[in-house]
Formats: sequence, structure tokens, C-alpha cells
Amino acid sequence: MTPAARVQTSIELLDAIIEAAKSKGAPADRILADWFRNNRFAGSKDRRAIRELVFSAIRACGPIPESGRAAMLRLAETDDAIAPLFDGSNYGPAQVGETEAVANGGVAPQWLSARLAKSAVEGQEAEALLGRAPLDLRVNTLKADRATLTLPAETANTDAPNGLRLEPGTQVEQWPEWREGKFEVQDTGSQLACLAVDAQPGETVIDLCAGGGGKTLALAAAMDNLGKLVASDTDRNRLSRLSPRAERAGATNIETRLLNPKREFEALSDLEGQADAVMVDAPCSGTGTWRRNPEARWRLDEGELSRLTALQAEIFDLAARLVKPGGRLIYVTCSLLDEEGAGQFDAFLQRHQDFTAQQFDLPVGSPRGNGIRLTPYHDGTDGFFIARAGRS
Ligand SMILES: C[S@@+](CC[C@H](N)C(=O)[O-])C[C@H]1O[C@@H](n2cnc3c(N)ncnc32)[C@H](O)[C@@H]1O
Repeated sequence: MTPAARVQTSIELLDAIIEAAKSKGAPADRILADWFRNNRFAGSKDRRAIRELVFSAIRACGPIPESGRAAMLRLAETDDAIAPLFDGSNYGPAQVGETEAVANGGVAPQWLSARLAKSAVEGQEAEALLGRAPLDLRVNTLKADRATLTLPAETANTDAPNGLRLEPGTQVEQWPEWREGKFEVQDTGSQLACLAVDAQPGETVIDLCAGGGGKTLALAAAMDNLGKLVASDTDRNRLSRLSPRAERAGATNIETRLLNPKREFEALSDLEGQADAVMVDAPCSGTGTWRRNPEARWRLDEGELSRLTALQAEIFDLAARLVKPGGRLIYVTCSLLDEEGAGQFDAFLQRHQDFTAQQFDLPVGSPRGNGIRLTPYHDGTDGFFIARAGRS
């Protein structure tokens, strides 16, 4: 493909991504993967270039752009190589008209930037939300040891005790060490959230919103496969990904439980007041993960944010019922909005006088309310709020 044809293709893909964001359709990654599958003439260099153009254009536009072309023109304002490619050539984009719309820049839609600023995420902190995420691994201590594991590429230790960092884009899933379960791909922030659980061998631990089990596997390793680890979620698809992952990782103490939305407690009632630790890795707006998922900021609106904060409070209250006296509840969210983090945790403490905030140490992060906040700018991790409460 010519460079101009790559730009035109990226514009058309951006149109599809914008439409999908408006209608809550397929995510950008899936739209790209489908296009690549159906257009085999695009070679690996074309695919890489198109992906780079599309995601750079998404990052360049704060609010949802009016069109893919307007988004690309926005990117052209910061990348001098792009404007000359609007040359009207075969398969390339038409020349730029004098009054053509250029999409707005910024970090996020105005209402969302204002909410972030109220949560002290502005300036460089806000811009870093749209940086490039590194590729972090967690060495699986059930099968390997960070000090002795050798991998096919150069790695650096991260702040997490079992963490390694690699060049983004490294195809680690093709390595034999991945197939043997010696490591998992996991952001340092997620690894540190699991550290806050302080799961011990022999304990009863519940990962209430386990999803595909990224954090469950870290908890199983911390427990050395000893004790009871229950992984639950309302999403059957996500939860079903856990078993093969657990098998590869050699995690043998995990029990999965599928929950019915609004009737979550039914599947967990035998665990009422039984758990040493319950982790709530809450469904959230994901403002801390825009480095990986920049178009998420086009999908969020105030109604969705209210729905999420209400759901977080409900899940929090469910989790409280499962913690035994003397046990602990760990609240984690990959959002940097206080209404989903420090504010949500304070409201929980208000509702549940038998819980009090507990201090815990992490190698990085800054205090936020009664918890700890990790940010891409300050800590080089995805954005997280992590808090812990003990039950009397
Ligand atoms: C942030 S994700 C969890 C990610 C996962 N812990 C990991 O490390 O890969 C939040 C999860 O909460 C789940 N969820 C949503 N509503 C829920 C509910 N009412 N009860 C339990 N889980 C719920 C979602 O399906 C989603 O998998």
C-alpha cells in the first residue's frame, strides 16, 4: 500500500470506530482485526502503519470527532508527515479543502476532563493517561522465580516483586516460557493491587469481580495453591477464560462461580462471613487504562458513569457480607475519578461502621483519601485506586 492509501484506510477505519463508539459497538481493536483479516493484501508493514495511524489519531482527539477525516486532520497538525499525503492520489485521501473541519484535541471530552481535574488529574497527569503503556509481566512463582528466569528478550525488573518490563509489542505469547506458564502478561498496577490483598497460604480468599482471572492467578501464586480461592463474576465469557489460564499457570486452588446480576449473593451465600479477604476489582469507567484503550473516553457518558458508581456501591455491600470478623476487604478500581475511588471507599466506610480503613505499603503510589493511587505519570503503571478495610 502507498503511504497515502494507508492514511485513507485509517480514515475509513476511524469512521467505523467512531460509529461503534456512538452505538456502543465493537471496540477499535476488534474493528482493526476484522479489517486485517478481510484485506489480506495489507502486509505486516501496512498493518503496523495503519494501527499506528489509527491509534495516534484516537489519542489526538479529546472529544469524539465528527469523522475519521477530521480526526486524521487533527493528527496531521502534530505530525508533519501526514498533511502531504492528503494528495488526491489513487486510493489516497482527497486534498484538504479550505474550510474543512478539524477535530478538537485535548485529553477527553470537556465534561470528563473537568471530572478528572476535580480528582486532581490535570496537566501532565492527564496527558500521561494517553501515553504508550509498557509491556509488563508477572513471573509466576508457582513455576518460576524472577531471579533465575531467563527469557528470549531483555527485561528490566519493575517495582512489583515479581514484575518484569519489556519493549511494548514483544510477542511474548509465542515463547515456550509463556506456554509453560512461567509468566503472565500483567500491568504493574494490577500486580500491586494484588499485593495489597496480602493473600496467605491456607486462607479463604474471594476475587469477587474476577473477570478472566488476571488477578486471581496472582492471588493463587501468593497463596502457593494452599487454601480456598473463589473467583466469581457475572460475565460467563470472561469467567470461562480462567480455567485454561489456571491450568497453564499450575494454579490448582481456584473455584469459579458464575453470579446472576442482581442475585449475586445466591451463589456465594455459603461464604457469608467466611472470607479472610475479599477483593473487589470493581467494574469502572477505566479512566486509568486509556493508554491501552484510548477510545474508551469516547464511549463514556455521565449516565454510564452514574450506572457504574451505583453498581460499585452494590458490589461493595455484597463484599462486606462475605468478610469474616477480623478479615479484610480490598477495593480496587482502574479509574482515577474520585467518585469511583476514594469517594466510593469513604461512602462504604460511612455505610459500614464495622469496617475501618487499614494502612498498607506499596513500593510506589501516593496517598489519596483513605487509599493509595497509582498513575501513569507518577508511577509508570496504569491508573488505579487501591484501598483496604478491616472488619471488626
Ligand atoms: C475490572 S473488571 C475485572 C478484571 C479482573 N479482575 C482481572 O484482573 O482481569 C470488572 C469485572 O466486574 C464484573 N462485574 C460486573 N458486574 C458485576 C457484579 N454485579 N458482580 C460481580 N462482578 C461483576 C465484570 O464482568 C468484569 O469482569
